[in-house]
Amino acid sequence: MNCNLFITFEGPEGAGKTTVIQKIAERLAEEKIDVLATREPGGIEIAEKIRSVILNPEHTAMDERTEALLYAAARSQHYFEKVRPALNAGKMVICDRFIDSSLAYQGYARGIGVDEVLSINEFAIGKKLPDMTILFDLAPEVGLARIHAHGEREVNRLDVESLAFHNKVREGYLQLVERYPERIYVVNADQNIDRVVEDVWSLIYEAIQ
Ligand SMILES: Nc1ncnc2c1ncn2[C@@H]1O[C@H](COP(=O)(O)OP(=O)(O)OP(=O)(O)O)[C@@H](O)[C@H]1O
Ligand SMILES: Cc1cn([C@H]2C[C@H](O)[C@@H](COP(=O)(O)O)O2)c(=O)[nH]c1=O
Repeated sequence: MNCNLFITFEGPEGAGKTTVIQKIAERLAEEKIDVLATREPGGIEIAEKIRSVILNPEHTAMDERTEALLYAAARSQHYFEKVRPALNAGKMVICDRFIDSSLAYQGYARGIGVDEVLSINEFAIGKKLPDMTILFDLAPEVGLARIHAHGEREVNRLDVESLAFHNKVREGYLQLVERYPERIYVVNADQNIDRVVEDVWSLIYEAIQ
């Protein structure tokens, strides 16, 4: 078994990543696999502070380059302080969002350019990419409706972008699947949550064999 993997979860708002990560982390622990579950932007104090600056709905004046750089700064701190030490200690790391979020949201949907955003991220974390990425694919209106219906978390500055923006994010993710077919696996997130968990578990189980 190879359990020393860095696995990231990607997708639009309300796709179910957080919910599924919790269930997968429990299942991995039952299998006696040493796992660290974390998230971006955030996961450690400095990055959580950057998160609150980026996502504050009052920060409507934030320039898109500032946004891209803040995500990259939070990623750098989180990666070197938390993710890399856990990987070096032999753990599996599962992370709610990582570099592909920046490529899809800032590179593609904001229009900065995927290669430009990739290059600032290479400065931030080097050329490290996840071993495996699971993309939760879903029409953005379905995910946004879930967030508004459940009201479990505050609506942030990115949630309130236009539907056209969120559709571009989805398009950006699907282009990344073509760019990195050996790394990114797509799961249909518009299914019953237990079905989504099973689909994700099958992918991870196969990867660790
Ligand atoms: N497959 C599903 N079917 C119905 N509701 C779901 C499903 N998956 C998640 N939900 C609900 O949708 C809401 C958002 O889920 P969750 O927080 O897991 O999504 P997320 O992808 O982490 O979102 P975000 O990236 O915006 O934080 C929650 O209320 C959750 O219970
Ligand atoms: C890492 C990262 C995130 N984003 C966006 C995606 C979401 O709209 C928010 C994070 O909120 P969540 O509840 O944790 O999903 O930030 C981004 O635009 N670029 C990134 O690199």
